[in-house]
Amino acid sequence: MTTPVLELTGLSRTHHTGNRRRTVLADVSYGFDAGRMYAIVGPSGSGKTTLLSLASGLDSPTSGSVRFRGRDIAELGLGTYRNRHAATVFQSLNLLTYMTAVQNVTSAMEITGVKGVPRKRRAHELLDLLGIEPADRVRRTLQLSGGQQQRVAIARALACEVDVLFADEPTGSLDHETADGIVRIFRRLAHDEGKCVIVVTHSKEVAHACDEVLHLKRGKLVPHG
Ligand SMILES: Nc1ncnc2c1ncn2[C@@H]1O[C@H](COP(=O)(O)OP(=O)(O)OP(=O)(O)O)[C@@H](O)[C@H]1O
Repeated sequence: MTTPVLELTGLSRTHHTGNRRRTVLADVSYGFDAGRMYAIVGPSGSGKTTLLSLASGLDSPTSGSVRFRGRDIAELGLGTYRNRHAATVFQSLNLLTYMTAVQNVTSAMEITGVKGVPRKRRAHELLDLLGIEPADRVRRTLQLSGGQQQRVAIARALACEVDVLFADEPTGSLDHETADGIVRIFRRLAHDEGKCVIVVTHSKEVAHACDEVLHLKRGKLVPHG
């Protein structure tokens, strides 16, 4: 049996607002493998983004742990985990729109301290992998379409040679065909490049394309179907 690349162990998260407490996740345990694509589904407010924030090292659990290759990410350092091992494609993309696609990718590599690879060449390789034409790679991302921007955001997330890729509603604002293209890219990253891809989605089509669908319901993560 292989060790999961990412493991949630007894993960709980209680949010406090004033004197109100709300337990969003209650004792969630699950192992995610490399080379597979997962969907996390569930009704609005069920805690999908909370789970993604914990698993991607943006937030800390009330109890329990997130383990990357067997090591607690709190011990590894959340910054190190986020810079070297896990990346998130946010719904709002957060691209630097005054920079070109190539510059968005190389600046992420600079910030996270990726060494030993010529940054520009790596940026072109990744943008090529994601189907961004050479001419579009050197245009400011503000001038690119929504689907192209989404793909640049994925390239940027991959630039740091992460093992785990998270995406929050990656197809939310895209037309059917573009969304389909993004899903194919995620599948290829999981199946051909050995990444663990975890997608939070409301889309039945996206969930259907995943290897495993996990339902978040009443604070628990349950395999679906
Ligand atoms: N920082 C916070 N402080 C207090 N409550 C929070 C915080 N973040 C989320 N919540 C609450 O936790 C619950 C789960 O929120 P979360 O955003 O994780 O749900 P979701 O499943 O991603 O929802 P959606 O599908 O609408 O994006 C909600 O009731 C929300 O109001």
